[in-house]
Amino acid sequence: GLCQFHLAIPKNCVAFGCSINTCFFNYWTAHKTNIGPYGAVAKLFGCAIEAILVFKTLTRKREPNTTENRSTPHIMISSYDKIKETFIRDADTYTNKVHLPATDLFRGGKYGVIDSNGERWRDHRRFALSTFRDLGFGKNLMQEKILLEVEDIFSKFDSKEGEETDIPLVFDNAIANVINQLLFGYRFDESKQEEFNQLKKIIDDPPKIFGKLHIFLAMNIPIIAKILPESLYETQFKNFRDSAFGFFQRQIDKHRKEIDFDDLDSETSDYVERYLKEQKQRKDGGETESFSDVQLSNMCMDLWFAGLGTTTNTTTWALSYLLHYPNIQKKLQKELDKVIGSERLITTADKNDLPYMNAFINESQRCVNLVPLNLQHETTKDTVINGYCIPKGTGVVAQISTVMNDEKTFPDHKSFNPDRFIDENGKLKKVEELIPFSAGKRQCLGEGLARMELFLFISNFINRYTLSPSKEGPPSLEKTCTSMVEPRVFSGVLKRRRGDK
Ligand code: HEM
Repeated sequence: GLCQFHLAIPKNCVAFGCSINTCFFNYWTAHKTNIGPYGAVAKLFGCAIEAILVFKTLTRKREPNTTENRSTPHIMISSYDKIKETFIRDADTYTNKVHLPATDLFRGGKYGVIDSNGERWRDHRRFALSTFRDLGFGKNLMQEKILLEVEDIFSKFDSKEGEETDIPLVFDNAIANVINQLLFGYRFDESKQEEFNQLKKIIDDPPKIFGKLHIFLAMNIPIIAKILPESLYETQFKNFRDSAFGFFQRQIDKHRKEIDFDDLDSETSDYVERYLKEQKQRKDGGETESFSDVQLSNMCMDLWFAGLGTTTNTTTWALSYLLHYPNIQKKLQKELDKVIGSERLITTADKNDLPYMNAFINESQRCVNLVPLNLQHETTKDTVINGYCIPKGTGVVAQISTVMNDEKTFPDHKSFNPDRFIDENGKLKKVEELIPFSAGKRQCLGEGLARMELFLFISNFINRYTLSPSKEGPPSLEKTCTSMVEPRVFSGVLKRRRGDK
């Protein structure tokens, strides 16, 4: 039938016969995003378009093994078994991303890692991962950087103990510091708050741009993009690009001035430095294309945006759950008292001894359901799924949201219940179907960093404070989203649990 997106897609459904953009449209309107007074009309319109496309798709004749118009079916892969069979075991077939022409408007072409394919994607994904590794994954360096931010959070919250405090704002700043250190080698301390505020404004732009009905329609229906005046469509993307890329370019220029290019083996402290050294090495070897400046700006944008919003949203949602379920907070603190028993900083070495904390973070990630519609991939060659011939270039989505809400694996899936990840011996249960970072070759590039941040920020916070709601009560758990579930905005009251006051 017609979808109300992931909730209505049957679990075993792999061949889903309508355009993903109209599904997305319907999903989007259904979740009360900021389209204001257009809401009901837009939803009806979305249903009508969707019905026409489903009808067109079902009555269409198609030659197997041919690549056709992109607006024809996308395939939602909505069960874990099928995701394993396709995205994991036949990974190369599911690696490419669908190209949306609108992304060229702010990228300046097919650049970056999130939207690129082929050699460019492979080269830069590999390079980013190896840089992250060198900068601290697997070593303690990354942890040190995060713990520095944990201590900074403590000093900010300690000074506001007992008062109503904007909790997400403080986490936002801390998580931005982690990604900014990784990319550009510095944090937004007190002297750089103005710069952080400006950046926050830039970051908040895309949901506002994509949240406008006419822009959403233009991105998905080419004829609308053609008839809209430039100022209502293209200029909006270009303005965003100028402000975001302006910031990144300033960082790149500064690095270029400071790096000693005669000593390429000297120790590297951040991603941009390593990239510029690689660029120089390649240039010296006669290769100028793949490590270009425009690619670097796009990489900074991808890593900055993907690295900040995802982790802050998950953290602020986790704390919102804590405000709704004080008994869970008590249980977490009981475990912390038993295992840690003081205000010392919790490190990744403690992770295995805190099963309930891990279960809480797992359940938070499952319920946050950060990307209700996962990113759109397309097949790199003709293939067969469930006996259906699927031509090269067909849109495919690993619908992780449906998997993480499957009633069979997660009974009573709408309840927030960390205990579902605890086995009969009180140990953490590994549940394969928990895949918030997706699966296959495009699986989240920042997973290692995100996992470390979530554990260190959340466990240290709960060990130090008891969080209670402000006078307004706990934040709403109702979801709003454009491409990603939006963060919670709320104040809370903190009380130190032990130690000096
Ligand atoms: C709680 C935190 C996070 C969650 C839940 C998350 C989730 C995801 C998901 C679902 C995808 C799409 C995978 C697909 O195409 O199937 C993705 C891709 C990606 N993520 Fe994350 N992410 C998180 C944090 C981060 C961080 C901290 C970074 C960077 C520092 C990051 C960088 C990326 C990049 C670059 C991609 C695109 C990878 C590619 O196309 O090869 N993410 N993430």
